[in-house]
Amino acid sequence: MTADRKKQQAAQAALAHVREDQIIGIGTGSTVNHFIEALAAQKLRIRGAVSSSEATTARLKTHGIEVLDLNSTGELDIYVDGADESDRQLRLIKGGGAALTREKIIAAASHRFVCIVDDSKLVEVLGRFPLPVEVIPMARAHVARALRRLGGHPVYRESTLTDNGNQILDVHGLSILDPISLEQAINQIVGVVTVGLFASRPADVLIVGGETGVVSMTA
Ligand SMILES: O=C(CO)[C@H](O)[C@H](O)COP(=O)(O)O
Repeated sequence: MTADRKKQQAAQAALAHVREDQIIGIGTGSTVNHFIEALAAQKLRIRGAVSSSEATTARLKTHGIEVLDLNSTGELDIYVDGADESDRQLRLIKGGGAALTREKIIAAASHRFVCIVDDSKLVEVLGRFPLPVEVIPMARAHVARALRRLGGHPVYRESTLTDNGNQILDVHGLSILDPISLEQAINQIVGVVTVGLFASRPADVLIVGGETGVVSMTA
């Protein structure tokens, strides 16, 4: 079975967590795109969606799903998003699609975070996937030096500008044994906008698409 088919199965299973009349936070990426297709096909009468990126906003609008401003919705019932890696405590690396800042904001503002992945994303220790860090452009070299002192090898993701007008450093070579401490340490570096470690706010449910169907995990 292809990874894309596994993502599609996980996305379809996430629909079981959605109720009519909810406002749904929606992430970014190929797995979430399957979720948007499934949501539109189901014709559930949701109250609208809060989007984590311009790409997701465009896709939601093509399906006639109303996109709402997080400043006017209050806390969200549910946030559905993919991830680049998850460990078994549902701590995540996100930001492969450069949408990590808005994704982290929506996750923080949501009661329940349902994460949808294919089985290649499940790891014992986070860090095989290079950790994305969104930075203010003028601080990029300063932040890179600080990340090297933390033991990583930051690589500038050239030709990528985030929806917020910032740049991304992808930090290679980390074996993240204490994700909460590393998240806090990177948050302390001046010039960092967001680190793509979701450890202090992990997912609540992880739906993993695999060869034999989907498995749901909770922390
Ligand atoms: O964090 C993300 C975007 O910033 C995505 O959730 C992550 O990159 C997974 O993408 P995909 O569903 O395409 O595998």
